[in-house]
Amino acid sequence: MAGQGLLSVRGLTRDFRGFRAVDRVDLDVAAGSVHALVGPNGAGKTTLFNLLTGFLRPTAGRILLDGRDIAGLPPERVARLGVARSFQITSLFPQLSAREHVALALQSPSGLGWRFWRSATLMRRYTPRADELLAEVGLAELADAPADALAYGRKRALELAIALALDPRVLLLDEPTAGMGLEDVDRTVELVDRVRAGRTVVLVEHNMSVVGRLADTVTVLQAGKVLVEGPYQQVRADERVITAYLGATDAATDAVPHGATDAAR
Ligand SMILES: Nc1ncnc2c1ncn2[C@@H]1O[C@H](COP(=O)(O)OP(=O)(O)OP(=O)(O)O)[C@@H](O)[C@H]1O
Repeated sequence: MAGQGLLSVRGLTRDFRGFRAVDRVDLDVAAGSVHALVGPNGAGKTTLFNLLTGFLRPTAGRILLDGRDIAGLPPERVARLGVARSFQITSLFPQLSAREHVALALQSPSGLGWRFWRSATLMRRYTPRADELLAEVGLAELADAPADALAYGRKRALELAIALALDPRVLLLDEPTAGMGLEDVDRTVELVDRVRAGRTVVLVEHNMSVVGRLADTVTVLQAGKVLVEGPYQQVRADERVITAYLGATDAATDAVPHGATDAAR
């Protein structure tokens, strides 16, 4: 049945020259939840994300945001309707300060296009909210720092503040801990845990301990299809999930759910 989640996907399919990367996916993202998409390499997670955000057009299927079909709309429209994406997509400008980045995002209707006017008026108007958002992601002290001067984890926090500037109804996080050391991973988990309050989050994440700490619901994709969906503890103990990960051709160790290797021994 359609319309069960704030974001509901029905029969979503995407072919690339005859190859089916996403295969009749159904998904319900409940309002206020953190919903993780996981799966072995090539499972279709990125393609699904690109479909949800309008970066790719579906071959078939529907994407309902609060009952309204947004499938096939361009990314700017999708963002304006309230589906915003952070990480691995935002380009930061080396010389602009953290505050200027967020102020620019606040004045941009979609958050995707940057208009290059850094007027005093613009800054005056948006600085209070920009500073609130920077404080929310732990960057209050670094508001004046140019993006270039921020360490990797801080850059990602800034990207998150930029996405939050859109006041999204659904926030999509694309591998928020990718490429991070343990300390930054911990900090990022705390950060996402903090900003999730009152928000709805869809997360693609390879690190299953991060998924376990953040997600209310986990959907496991395999070969473009939904393999299993449920709470983390249930999903990670599921035989089908363990087999899918261990059978993956590229069995990167960090892609194997915690518990899967133990259970398989
Ligand atoms: N533009 C494209 N043209 C052709 N095939 C594509 C294209 N984009 C993705 N694919 C294929 O679709 C399948 C799913 O890819 P996708 O990147 O969505 O998987 P993923 O789960 O995000 O993988 P990873 O965890 O490695 O990022 C893969 O087999 C991939 O080769």
